[in-house]
Amino acid sequence: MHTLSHPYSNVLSYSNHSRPSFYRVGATRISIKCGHGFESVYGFGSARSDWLSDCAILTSKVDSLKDSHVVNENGNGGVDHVAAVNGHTSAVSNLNLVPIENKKQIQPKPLTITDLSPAPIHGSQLRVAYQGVPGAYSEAAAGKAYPDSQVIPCDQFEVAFQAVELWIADRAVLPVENSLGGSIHRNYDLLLRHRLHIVGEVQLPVHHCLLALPDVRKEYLTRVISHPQALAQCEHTLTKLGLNVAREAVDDTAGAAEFVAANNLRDTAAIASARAAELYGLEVLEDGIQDDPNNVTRFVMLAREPVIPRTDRPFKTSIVFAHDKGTSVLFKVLSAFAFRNISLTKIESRPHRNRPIRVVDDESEGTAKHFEYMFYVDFEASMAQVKAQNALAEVQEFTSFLRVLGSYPMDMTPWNPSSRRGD
Ligand SMILES: O=C(O)C(=O)C[C@]1(C(=O)O)C=C[C@@H](O)C=C1
Repeated sequence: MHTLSHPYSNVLSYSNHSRPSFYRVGATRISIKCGHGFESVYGFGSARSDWLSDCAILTSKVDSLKDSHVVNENGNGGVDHVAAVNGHTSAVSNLNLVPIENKKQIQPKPLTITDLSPAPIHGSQLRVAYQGVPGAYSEAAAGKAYPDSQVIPCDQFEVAFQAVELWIADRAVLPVENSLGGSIHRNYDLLLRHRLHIVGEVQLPVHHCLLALPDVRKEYLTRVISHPQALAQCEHTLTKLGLNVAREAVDDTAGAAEFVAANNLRDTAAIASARAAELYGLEVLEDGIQDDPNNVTRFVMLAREPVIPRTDRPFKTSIVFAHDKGTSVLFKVLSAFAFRNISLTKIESRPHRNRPIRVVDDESEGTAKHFEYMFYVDFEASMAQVKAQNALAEVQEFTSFLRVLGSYPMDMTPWNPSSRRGD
């Protein structure tokens, strides 16, 4: 059992590392494993020195690279545009990434794992990583979260995490759950594996369209492609439209639109935003095909540093915990919140990847094999509130591992679900 005087002191005292303005790696590759495996994830179950030294490892890697290769593309140590890095030459500065009249132009390529070694070049604008290609809902969410930012498309969620860890981006905006499709499990797993902090949330109404090449009719279609979440969100509507055709999953909605256009596929439609239709020269065959008009995806904003929790506006706190006595402990943990009238807004469980099975031997009855879980809980309180601190101190009594993923302002923007987002 670890006793901390302030349940959030680990996070609040996260050091301010000197920020490298430029570094160039040349042929050197930064390992994509930054020493942040699950074992070293800090939390209430880890010593403060452990997580501080882990942070130092990441910083020293970046700093040593900076010291030995400090130069920007111009060789003058000045400020360049991040979109010029890695061959991503398009200036992607806000939601209007690519003007509509430029739809035939080549779109910026998403970052890939192998792009993560060359030099990030730091400009004055906030650089925000998202998964997908221009026209993806995640791009719209990044623009809503950080309106004047420069958005950076990444080909995988993992790459967006690493872009922030490696200072290529300042923030990542990633989906965690959808009101129809449910949780995006991959991002829950990545939140645990990486050390970024949740610094905000943004809820985006998601309005899907069925897109096809000009003059293609529904009768010609043999296939609909999209992100698995988008396919799930439109499942019943597709059936109602008589589209009992093959449904195939791809990495993101806008990528599906791009694929249809690039390959001139007249038998395939994509589910994506109206903005994706404009960007890739497709037509909207059906508008608003999500099964529920109030379809909303919740995204989290991630940063290297936490925000200081406050009490002057609504805050949410996200935690993840595990225990070694089976799921029977769960109700005790949840009662720590119930007794203090703290509302939970989300609970999710994921396999405990380090210890997935707990074997219980009973001489008379045999051997039970229980699955072990990591529990993710969001609750409506700020870590600056004593009731939240006390709740976590109590949770700590019942858990073998506890980590605060972030305490951050709730998205309180007015409810306007019918608006077309991602357009
Ligand atoms: O493919 C996209 O456009 C995304 O931004 C991804 C994503 C998701 O992962 O859930 C985001 C929002 C929508 O719910 C559908 C797909």
